[in-house]
Amino acid sequence: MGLEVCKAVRAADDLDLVAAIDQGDDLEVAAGAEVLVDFTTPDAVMANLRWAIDRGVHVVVGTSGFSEQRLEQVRSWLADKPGTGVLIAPNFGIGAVLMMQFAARAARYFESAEIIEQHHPRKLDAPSGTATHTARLIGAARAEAGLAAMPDATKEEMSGARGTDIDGVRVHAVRAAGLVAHQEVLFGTQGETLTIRHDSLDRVSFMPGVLLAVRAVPERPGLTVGLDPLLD
Ligand SMILES: NC(=O)C1=CN([C@@H]2O[C@H](COP(=O)(O)OP(=O)(O)OC[C@H]3O[C@@H](n4cnc5c(N)ncnc54)[C@H](OP(=O)(O)O)[C@@H]3O)[C@@H](O)[C@H]2O)C=CC1
Ligand SMILES: O=C(O)C1=N[C@H](C(=O)O)C[C@H](O)C1
Repeated sequence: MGLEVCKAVRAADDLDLVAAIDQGDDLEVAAGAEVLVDFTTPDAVMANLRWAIDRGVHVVVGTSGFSEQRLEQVRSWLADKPGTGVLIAPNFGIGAVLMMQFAARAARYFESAEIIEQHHPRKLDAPSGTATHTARLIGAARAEAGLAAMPDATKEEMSGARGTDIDGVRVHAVRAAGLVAHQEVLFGTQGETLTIRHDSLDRVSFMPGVLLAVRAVPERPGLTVGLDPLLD
């Protein structure tokens, strides 16, 4: 993703690439930058955010693994830097953002909802940040609508067979060579199902969203979660 972002920034007439930083490089080479883009690992991202916020450098983050606790930590760092903006998005694909919005909208009308995410086998985390975020959106919409727990008579299961439970929604993670990033949200109720599917077939799919965020973040002090407010 880092290489793809560098390519996209170089190709944009209104943006300059100040530095490309790999593991072990000194972050100070980015000190003159207006915006830092982080696609690293859940272990590395918080230190990078701290470094940038301390210097008033705006940040766009695609790295996955953001719990509510981590978001709160970022908010507290930003409280001391009121002019600085951070945008963290579980997925920069415009189609993926719409898939999550459509899933959140559909959730209240169906008894059952399950998520199947599919990714390339080099991915370090499971389930994906996108699937986790989608499950939380569906869980919140179901709670707001007062829906009961989903029907499921399973009594005996082999470990992992029913995926993992995130806010009451089962999430299944597939890893296979040839895949890029894909997700299906399967809804079911009496006599009908609805499947909402998104496919990133190439990593260029994330670049319009990343560039949109890079251009917008200096004008958005504080923490923005997700690309949604930039698409309204
Ligand atoms: N929000 C979105 O739309 C998307 C999010 N992602 C997420 O982005 C992250 C990166 O994905 P991807 O590019 O596929 O992963 P990769 O493993 O291919 O790349 C991560 C890179 O970060 C480097 N790195 C690790 N620690 C640091 C550090 N402290 N400073 C600088 N660089 C560091 C790694 O170096 P080394 O190889 O030496 O370990 C590696 O080159 C993942 O969390 C993924 O889930 C991915 C795609 C889209
Ligand atoms: O690692 C990836 O590839 C991706 N990671 C993000 C996630 O965890 O949701 C976004 C997209 O699915 C690609």
